[in-house]
Amino acid sequence: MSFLRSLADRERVFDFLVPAASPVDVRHGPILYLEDVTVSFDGFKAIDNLNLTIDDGELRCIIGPNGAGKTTMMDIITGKTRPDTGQVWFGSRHNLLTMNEPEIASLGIGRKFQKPTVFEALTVFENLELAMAADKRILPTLTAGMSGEIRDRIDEVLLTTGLAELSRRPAGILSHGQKQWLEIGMLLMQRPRLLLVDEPVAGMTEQEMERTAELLTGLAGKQSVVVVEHDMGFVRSIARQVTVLHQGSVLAEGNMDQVSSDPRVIEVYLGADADEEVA
Ligand SMILES: Nc1ncnc2c1ncn2[C@@H]1O[C@H](COP(=O)(O)OP(=O)(O)OP(=O)(O)O)[C@@H](O)[C@H]1O
Repeated sequence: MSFLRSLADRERVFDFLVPAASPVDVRHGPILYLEDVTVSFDGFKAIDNLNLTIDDGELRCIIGPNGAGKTTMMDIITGKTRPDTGQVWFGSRHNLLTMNEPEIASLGIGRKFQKPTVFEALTVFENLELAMAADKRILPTLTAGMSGEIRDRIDEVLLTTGLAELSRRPAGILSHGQKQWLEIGMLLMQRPRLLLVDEPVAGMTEQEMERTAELLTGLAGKQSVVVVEHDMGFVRSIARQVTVLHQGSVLAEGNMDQVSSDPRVIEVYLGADADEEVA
């Protein structure tokens, strides 16, 4: 597959031609606000009166059984799916329901899909450089030659993701976990305000999971991070606040101890082996 073709086939939205957005205003409340959001597919309510708020800098884990609506919720936030009713705001200034996918991405909402989609033939460094090129604010600088500022940014992200020693190696030789970190790094190049991360540790070794936990908890505070994950051990290791989705709405919310001891959560999600899974 040609390089350009692989670019076009990627799920990520690049924001080459989107005008610069005004900054996100979180002075009056959360960074992300969903109110009474409903979306139906052929009469089936995949999201049903969903209410959710994410604070600026928060790390939130979203859990729930298969079909609970987690992916659909992410699709709504990123503009991929339009809800039938409800409100979705990014800060108090940006009504996401009036914006398309590239516009939403350009506001600083980055999405990491479950499967890593790095450019295997390019080096780790080049992947990060390319991710930076998606930022129209620095595109002219890039084409004119790499500035010290961009180099510094790449170095910073290499350190954050633990990939500095691999920066000149092709991404194709990375382990599954390293590819996931590189892709998170590619999102970080654009300094997102909110990162949506779908099942980051699926297929990872224990060691990679620990490193991923450090990476995501380290990102919180600097940006808001929403993680959808099924691995309860991992969720317990990173979560401050957990939201349990069920049948398209919030079933329970609280810290891990609160939600994992909630009888409704045990019934619909954690099941009979809850003690084993969440201990
Ligand atoms: N485009 C679509 N057309 C029809 N039904 C859909 C569509 N997208 C999602 N659904 C349905 O909506 C419900 C919610 O799906 P969703 O993928 O959001 O759940 P999920 O919580 O992400 O599940 P999983 O943990 O398995 O990924 C499911 O019943 C699914 O079959």
